[in-house]
Amino acid sequence: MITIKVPCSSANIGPGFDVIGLALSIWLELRVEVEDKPTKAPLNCVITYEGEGAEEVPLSADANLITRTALYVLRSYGQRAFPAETRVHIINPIPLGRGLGSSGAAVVAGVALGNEVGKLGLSKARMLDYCLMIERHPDNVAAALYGGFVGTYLNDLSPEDTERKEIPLSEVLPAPAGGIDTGETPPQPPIGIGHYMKFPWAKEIKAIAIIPHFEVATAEARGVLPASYSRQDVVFNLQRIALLPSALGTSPPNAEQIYLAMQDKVHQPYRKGLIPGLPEILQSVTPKSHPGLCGICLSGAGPTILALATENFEAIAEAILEMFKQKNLECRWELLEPAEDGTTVTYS
Ligand SMILES: Nc1ncnc2c1ncn2[C@@H]1O[C@H](COP(=O)(O)OP(=O)(O)OP(=O)(O)O)[C@@H](O)[C@H]1O
Ligand SMILES: N[C@@H](CCO)C(=O)O
Repeated sequence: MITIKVPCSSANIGPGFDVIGLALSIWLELRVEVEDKPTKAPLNCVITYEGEGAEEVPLSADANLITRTALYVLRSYGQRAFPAETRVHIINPIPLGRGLGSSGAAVVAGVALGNEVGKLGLSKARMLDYCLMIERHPDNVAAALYGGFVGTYLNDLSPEDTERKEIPLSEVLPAPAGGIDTGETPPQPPIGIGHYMKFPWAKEIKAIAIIPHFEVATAEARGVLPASYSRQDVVFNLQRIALLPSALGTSPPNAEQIYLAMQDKVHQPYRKGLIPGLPEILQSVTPKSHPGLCGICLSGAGPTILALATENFEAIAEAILEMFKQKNLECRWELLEPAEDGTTVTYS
């Protein structure tokens, strides 16, 4: 059996919109068995699923995000379907559409799945290229792949490579065709679309994730952002992001400095209409009002709130739960730690 484990992630961490990612300790797991036998399963793949999203996630190989992604990788190498017969059991504790990188984890898991069953021998750097053909911002996928606290960027590519990178998503992940192979061969990604750098993380800091019981689709949360920004707001974020990696990597942590370094004017203010209570929570939960708190932000595209803290985790979580409750929103919370290893693949 092949076991693929991919951590969830929190993107942005305040000012690092589409740049910063933090892998956290909830893991999507695939248990994969490939048995050399004839099968009637469409595209040779049988999917079973447990966990978050079990009622809504499709189980056909050309509709499920994980196996669609694996098919893209396989087809780009001329392998039209999974080896017969591939059985994929998905165990997913990452809540969908909450800002904890469920889609990033699914894409990374799919690339790793294609790499393993197709025996392609892709490096993690090459796997990142494949991920970026699907999830086109690098923060979640780089964190999920490499683990830990990362800064990410996209490279300037040649015009030909840019064109290849920007082909419509519908060519990379074609619409489900009832398990029938439509015969299209998608292009392999250009080499070196994106890159990452790992930052140190102060061991005292843990992440409290306050997870509302409603979803915000990332596409919708990106749709509310403006096309351009004032110089003042850009400089505001640049000043803070320059401090963030060193503030979160310094032990013992300086809570006031972290709180300041996690302020943002590029995405959080525009997303308040999608997340009732967001401005109040971000403004009123501070290191002074809630000892132990270091900083607070929207996790990814939301609606999860990420509070970084060194102690008093329960009291901080309960205070935020109460603020959401005043807006008639139910939530749960989890205490998470950085997942340093990123994606792992084991054979047993
Ligand atoms: N394990 C999974 N299996 C299949 N599809 C999944 C899985 N996880 C996520 N998805 C797909 O991704 C969608 C959620 O992606 P979306 O980008 O909206 O939110 P997110 O990744 O959870 O949040 P964020 O990007 O803000 O961190 C789901 O509705 C589903 O279609
Ligand atoms: N940087 C992304 C992360 C969510 O996938 C955003 O905030 O839209």
